Order: sequence, then structure tokens, then C-alpha cells
Amino acid sequence: MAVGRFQVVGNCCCTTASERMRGYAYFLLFLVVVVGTTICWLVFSYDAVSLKQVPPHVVLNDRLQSKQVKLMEPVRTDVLTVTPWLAPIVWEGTFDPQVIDTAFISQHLTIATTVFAVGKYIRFLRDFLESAEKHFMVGLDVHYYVFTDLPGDVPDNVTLGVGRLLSIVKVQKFDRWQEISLRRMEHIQTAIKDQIHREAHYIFCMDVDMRFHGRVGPEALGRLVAAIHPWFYTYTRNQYPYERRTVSKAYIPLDQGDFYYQANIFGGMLEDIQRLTKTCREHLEVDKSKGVEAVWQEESHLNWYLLRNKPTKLLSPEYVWDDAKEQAAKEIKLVRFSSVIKDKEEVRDNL
Ligand SMILES: CC(=O)N[C@H]1[C@@H](OP(=O)(O)OP(=O)(O)OC[C@H]2O[C@@H](n3ccc(=O)[nH]c3=O)[C@H](O)[C@@H]2O)O[C@H](CO)[C@H](O)[C@@H]1O
Ligand SMILES: [Mn+2]
Repeated sequence: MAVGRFQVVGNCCCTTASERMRGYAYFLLFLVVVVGTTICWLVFSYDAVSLKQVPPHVVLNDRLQSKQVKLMEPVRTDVLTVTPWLAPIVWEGTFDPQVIDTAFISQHLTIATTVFAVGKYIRFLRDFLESAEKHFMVGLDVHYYVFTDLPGDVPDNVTLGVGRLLSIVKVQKFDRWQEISLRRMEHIQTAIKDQIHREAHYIFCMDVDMRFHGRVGPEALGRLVAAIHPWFYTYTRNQYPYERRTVSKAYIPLDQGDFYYQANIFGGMLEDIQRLTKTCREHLEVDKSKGVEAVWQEESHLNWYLLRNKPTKLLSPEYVWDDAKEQAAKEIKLVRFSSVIKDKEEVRDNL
């Protein structure tokens, strides 16, 4: 009896406990669904409302006097001006600066511009900024984000135009220049997420050892914008300096590739550059965990990304020339932005 009573009591207890357990499980499930839905809603609605909206169309005043375009008279016959996926390639002569300015300047756009000046590279910053003030997105609001380990050395007497401002973001200095260069993807991604997505419509990310010589205006704006490297544009794809080791996430086989893009300038809308920097950062981390560094660091990963995510606008080598190229080729009617010649051994801590 005692055993039976225990059994009865035991069974009775078991039934009650399992019902209670089931009830508890349902409650937990309900809680997970409610909390999960709320978090998803918060994340997605936050992104949707916080990203600055860009007006979708070019709106022009019909009284603007612009030269008539003629369908049978192409403006450039010496170079490719559109890709097979119908993205324009911007060259001198392919756009009317007045039309572009009229269309964009009235939209009150803010262009975030990231530039890293870490260690001795701080010496390039003044020329970069002064020349940018003369030629970069003139008439638009520009917010420079200077990433540096030396905030006190950022020149404080560069005169910025109306609507243009500069913020300093302190970063640590890594020993190897390659690490400083490739870590930019991580810093840019974090900065977009934490701050820039609320403040700007577009973002451009640039090297600091550069100088503007000519107009780089809103003709360069687009969802995803990349510049064609000035050294390799006559090469065949199997000669491009892509990463060729299969062990790297940046690997591109010899029979693939559109253009070789230079990482000195890329940009676009915040959402697009957020995705690009996140992917490159993750791939750089995977490589690092395997002890691999792509041949041209973040530039190799950028090229991998742009092969799968085609740029919506391409900048011709006018937009990323190199002072070390002795003579500009005849197809380059105007050098707009160019790498300065630097003493690599002097400015870098390692080879
Ligand atoms: C001709 C050539 O060799 N080009 C490659 C080289 O470009 P670059 O020679 O243009 O690289 P770089 O020395 O300019 O470094 C890239 C950028 O990182 C920042 N920085 C770098 C080092 C440093 O100590 N402090 C600092 O602030 C700075 O903004 C600089 O402009 O390397 C790049 C990055 O991997 C790309 O692979 C380029 O294709
Ligand atoms: Mn550079």
C-alpha cells in the first residue's frame, strides 16, 4: 500500500509537474517569439528610418541652358563609357558639370569622407584637406572623418568652406603598415553603424597620400562607386594583381574579373558601403585566422567584393591617377585626384 500510495502520489505529482513544465515551455516559447519580434522590428525600423533618404531622380530646372546631346554623336569614342551591366564610367566629356551641379546641389546632400592619417602619414593630411576644399564636392556639405592616433597633429588652420566640417576619430596605431591599411574596413564599418548613417547621404573612403588637382564632384555619386586603377587598365584580366591563392577569401580565378579597382577611393550610399566594409572585414578576419594576408590587403578583398556586387558607377583613372606615372596618357584629359610620390621607407615602419 505504502508503495502503491507512493506510486499514486508519485504519478499524481508527475502529471502535475509535466503539465506545469509544458505550461512553462509554452510561456517561454511565447516570450521568445514576442521578444524576438520586438527586437527584429526595432532593428529593421531603426535602420529604415535612420538611414538618410536620397531623392531618386535628377530634377532639373527646364530653363537651364545646356548643350543639346546628339544620339549619333557620342562624346567619347576612345574609351569605354558604360559597362556590360549598364553602369556609367565617368570620364571628362561624358557629363556636363553644370547639369550635374544643378541637379545635386539643391538637394542639400551631406557627403561623409573618411581619411586615415596614422603615424607618419599625418604629414599628408594638410595637402589632402586643402586640395579637397578646392576640388572635392564643392557646393555640397562634406563631413571629413579623420582617423588618427595623433589628434593633436591634425592641422587646425585649414579653412573649411560653408557646410563643411571635420571630426577626429582616435584610433590605435598598428606596427605594420599593411595592418593599418586593412583595418580601415573595420573602422569604417563601425563608424557608419555608430554615427555616420545618421549624418550623411553618401560616403567616400580615401587614402591620405593623395591630392586633388581637378573637379571631383557629384558626378561621382552613386549607390556603389569604385575607381579603375591607373596602372592596370590596359591589362587582360589574367594579368590583374588579384589574389590568386585559393586559401584566401579574396581569391579570384584567372578567367574572372571586370576591372582592377584601386582602394584609394571608393564610396556610395551608406547601406551599400556598410555591407561592403562588413564583408571585407569578415573576410580579412577569416584570412587572418588562417595566417593568410591577401596580396594587396583590403584592396584584394575590395576587388573580390566588386566582382560579385557590381559597382553602379565607375570612376575612370582620372579619379585615381598616380604622380609616379610620368606622363598622363592621351585618354586622360584631366587628372582630378592622384597619389603623391612618397618615400615608402621613410613613412612606413616596415617593408
Ligand atoms: C602602388 C601600391 O603599392 N599600391 C598599394 C598600396 O597602396 P599605397 O601605397 O597607396 O598604400 P598606403 O601606404 O597609402 O596605405 C594606405 C592608406 O592607409 C593609411 N596609412 C597607411 C600606413 C600608415 O602607416 N598610416 C596610414 O595612415 C593612409 O591613409 C594610407 O593612404 O597598398 C594599398 C593597401 O593595402 C593597396 O594594396 C595598393 O594597391
Ligand atoms: Mn596610398
